[in-house]
Amino acid sequence: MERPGRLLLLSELRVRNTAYDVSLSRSLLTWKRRISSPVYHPFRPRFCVPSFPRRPDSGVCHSVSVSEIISVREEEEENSSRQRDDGSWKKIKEREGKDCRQAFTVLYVERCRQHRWRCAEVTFTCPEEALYQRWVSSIREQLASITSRPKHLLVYINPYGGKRQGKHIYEQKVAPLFAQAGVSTHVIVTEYANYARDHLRTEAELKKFDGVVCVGGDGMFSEIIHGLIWRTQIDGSVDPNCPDQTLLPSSLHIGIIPAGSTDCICFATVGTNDPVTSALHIIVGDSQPMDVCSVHHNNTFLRYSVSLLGYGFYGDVLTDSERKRWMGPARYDLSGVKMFLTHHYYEGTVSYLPARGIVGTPRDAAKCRSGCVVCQHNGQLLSKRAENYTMDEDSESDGEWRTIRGKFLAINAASMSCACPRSPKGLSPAAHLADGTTDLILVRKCSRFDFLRHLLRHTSKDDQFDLTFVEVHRVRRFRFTPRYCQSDSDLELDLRENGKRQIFSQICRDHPACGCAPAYSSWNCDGEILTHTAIDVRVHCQLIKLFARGIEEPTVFEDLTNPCAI
Ligand SMILES: Nc1ncnc2c1ncn2[C@@H]1O[C@H](COP(=O)(O)OP(=O)(O)OP(=O)(O)O)[C@@H](O)[C@H]1O
Ligand SMILES: CCCCCCCCCCCCC/C=C/[C@@H](O)[C@H](CO)NC(C)=O
Ligand SMILES: [Ca+2]
Repeated sequence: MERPGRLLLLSELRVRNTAYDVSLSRSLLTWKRRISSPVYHPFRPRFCVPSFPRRPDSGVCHSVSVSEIISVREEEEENSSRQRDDGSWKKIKEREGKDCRQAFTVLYVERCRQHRWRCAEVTFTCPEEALYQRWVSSIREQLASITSRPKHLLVYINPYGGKRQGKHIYEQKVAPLFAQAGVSTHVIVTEYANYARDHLRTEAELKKFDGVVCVGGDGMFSEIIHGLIWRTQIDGSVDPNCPDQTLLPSSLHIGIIPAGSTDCICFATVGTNDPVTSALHIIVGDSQPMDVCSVHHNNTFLRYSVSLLGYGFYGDVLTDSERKRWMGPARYDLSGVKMFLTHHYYEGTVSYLPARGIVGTPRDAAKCRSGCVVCQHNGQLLSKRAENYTMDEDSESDGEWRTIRGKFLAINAASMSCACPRSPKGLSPAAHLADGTTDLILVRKCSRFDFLRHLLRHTSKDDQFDLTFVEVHRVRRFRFTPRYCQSDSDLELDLRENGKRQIFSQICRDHPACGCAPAYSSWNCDGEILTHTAIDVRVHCQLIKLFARGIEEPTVFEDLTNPCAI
């Protein structure tokens, strides 16, 4: 809990007819129930007392960080209105032609179970109007001084994501909160896939907005980052097709209102998939930087990825599930079981550039949490390296590239934990949101039983990497070439290493009807299927910023004082 600093106001106000000592500093609003004193002066105002408030040793004490106040609402005095003939209400309690109001309501963030936030409110009644005016304007002044809060937002709604509830969720749960917080919005309901991406690329008047909000799932978020990142590069004369180019970060923050099937980006950055919680993070102007991977094929840009790039199992699950989109989120479960039973493996070569000099490993017990020091440290390190950059340090000549050839059930690159309700710890539990690396997970050919053990460990406390057929590397860049695309020299190498050249998988690629295992899978890139299998992936550290703060560790203080959290 923050120390309050110098008090701006300290008064005796009433909350539900009980006297409270209420104080406001630049950082905290505090209200503490008064304990009965020998001489009681109701509503005695005191101003600017330069002291730290007494410890909450007796009476109930509530504190709210000013940064988590949503707004202040002026209340009408009870019985102060009378109905006009036309049915509308007119205030009758007037003093010298001015409205006489004495109660105001503060709307603020309250933490509930499992990282959920709610908009709570408390109404204070003042003994006199001058004091009321002073309180309302002081709180508003403090809120106005927070420059990180968005005032104008561009909102895209996918009406067909998840359970097709995007529009309803936005109208019922989010729009009223934005209105209460005084955030203006320009809302666009998308008409077809890639509508939002293309609008952002070419048409949107981005200068008018402080941020972009997407209402939908991971696929919709992907559209938004594609539009924004592309637009930023074109405006800044950076060629997005060149994999070695350092990309320019967008100045706009992105907010996610979860209304999709997996919503793993929202879950991994907020800790829950709850539209109200996300709306509140947007309103208070939270900021969470995030890494973005660029995916290229032969020096041609394919896509960006922020969560999972998965070849083999997750690529096949996605390909199969796209045919079952009508089933909604359940399609992933059905395709997951089907692809598990199919048990296809794929041959190819993975080369990667290990992340060196950075803090953290994929097997760490510590997780990426709000204010993560690993992300801060590595972010600073990588930006310093970028400043001193004279040649392409990620290039082949670096000599640090490592190569692995083999048969894989899955090749996954997790740039963040990829936690979601299906797997609350995620594909790579210790991966970081903004450390400039991705965790490359290689699951080699093994028995169905062993693969099931690996998969089930995504849902339990056991370590999914602690298996002989699984390896994980924290990398800055990697490449994959499926076996059928390998050059003659690579195939020669395979022949020498394996003794016998197996060409059947190559043949079966051209004869899918033969019933043999297919030679190649597809890449699942944040829920979209890539058109190429041979790819070159590079992590761009902290390229985008979200209206989020990472998953918060629950504090003992919150658990004890917040009745909603117990
Ligand atoms: N108006 C639209 N009509 C059809 N498709 C759309 C429309 N707007 C967006 N899309 C596309 O719908 C796809 C799925 O959207 P979204 O990510 O919101 O939901 P989801 O796939 O159910 O959830 P998740 O990605 O979290 O699994 C995206 O690829 C997006 O490009
Ligand atoms: C046979 C039992 C299987 C249990 C396995 C549980 C493992 C679940 C792990 C889910 C990870 C999801 C990672 C998220 C990827 C998203 O980018 C993408 C788009 O929303 N979602 C999917 C499902 O591809
Ligand atoms: Ca990362």
